[in-house]
Amino acid sequence: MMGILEKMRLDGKKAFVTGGARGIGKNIAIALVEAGADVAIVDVDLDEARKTAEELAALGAGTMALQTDVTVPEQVDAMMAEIVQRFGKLDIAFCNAGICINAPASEMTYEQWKRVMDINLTGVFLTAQAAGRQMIRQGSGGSIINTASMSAHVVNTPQPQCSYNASKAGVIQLTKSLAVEWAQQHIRVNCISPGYIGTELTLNSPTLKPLIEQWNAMSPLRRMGRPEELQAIAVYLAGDASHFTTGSDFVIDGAYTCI
Ligand SMILES: NC(=O)c1ccc[n+]([C@@H]2O[C@H](COP(=O)([O-])OP(=O)(O)OC[C@H]3O[C@@H](n4cnc5c(N)ncnc54)[C@H](O)[C@@H]3O)[C@@H](O)[C@H]2O)c1
Ligand SMILES: O=C(O)C(=O)C[C@H](O)[C@H](O)CO
Repeated sequence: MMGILEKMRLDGKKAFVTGGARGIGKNIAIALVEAGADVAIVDVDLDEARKTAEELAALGAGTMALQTDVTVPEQVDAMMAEIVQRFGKLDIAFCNAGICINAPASEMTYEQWKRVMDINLTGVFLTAQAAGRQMIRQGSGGSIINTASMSAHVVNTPQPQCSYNASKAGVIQLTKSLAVEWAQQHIRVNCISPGYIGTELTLNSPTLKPLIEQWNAMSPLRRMGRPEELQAIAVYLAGDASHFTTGSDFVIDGAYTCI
């Protein structure tokens, strides 16, 4: 009988990770590879995506770097076609690319609002849709994991980010909707809601960096998370050990949203 760790292995499975060039996406791509999967790195930043793909190849994975803007349907279709041509199939989709624009609601431009919605919500829809269509064609099920945020649950302060918070709340309800629509095709759809995680998005932003001390004081663990602290949940959700898990949102925030 297979033990639990064996059941969590991803040998032979094929995956893509959007926003996979760096940060959370890169760390989850590494985890999927360590568990046995081949992983396509999908990102607008081709140079970084190539570097990450090279790191995955050094770990022994089948991989590729694809330049795709997740907001452009034609590019998402081309991405899916390239993955199927080179990997032969798709089992796991991690729809993760996202941005945050900090602007007060009263001053936010239409373009700022739309950009965040386009990448964070429409981009997740388009990439999850492409994955779901491919998994339906294959008839063998699959696992789709979307990146939401603790910002889907609470309003972060002091930085103003209404479009980000709204987009991430949308990701959770989109996830549940797809989970219900695709349940009979054995396509599981879940999302993760990380708390503050140390990546380019937070650590290298001149406006956000000065806020880190304040964020830490508001967090029971008194620190931000590290991207590798999201790896285990992603491997669990990607593989067959999580058969009965679909339509769920996993808040991984060091208890930030508990208080
Ligand atoms: N860092 C945090 O504190 C935190 C917390 C909760 C949720 N998140 C979410 O996690 C995800 C990853 O965040 P991160 O911290 O790793 O950010 P990051 O900025 O380090 O990485 C994001 C990646 O997405 C890519 N990207 C941006 N726009 C894209 C587009 N249109 N098409 C394809 N790729 C695109 C970027 O090039 C980059 O490689 C985002 O959805 C973010 O909202 C982050
Ligand atoms: O909570 C999130 O989802 C984050 O990404 C944290 C953001 O970086 C932060 O709130 C941006 O202002």
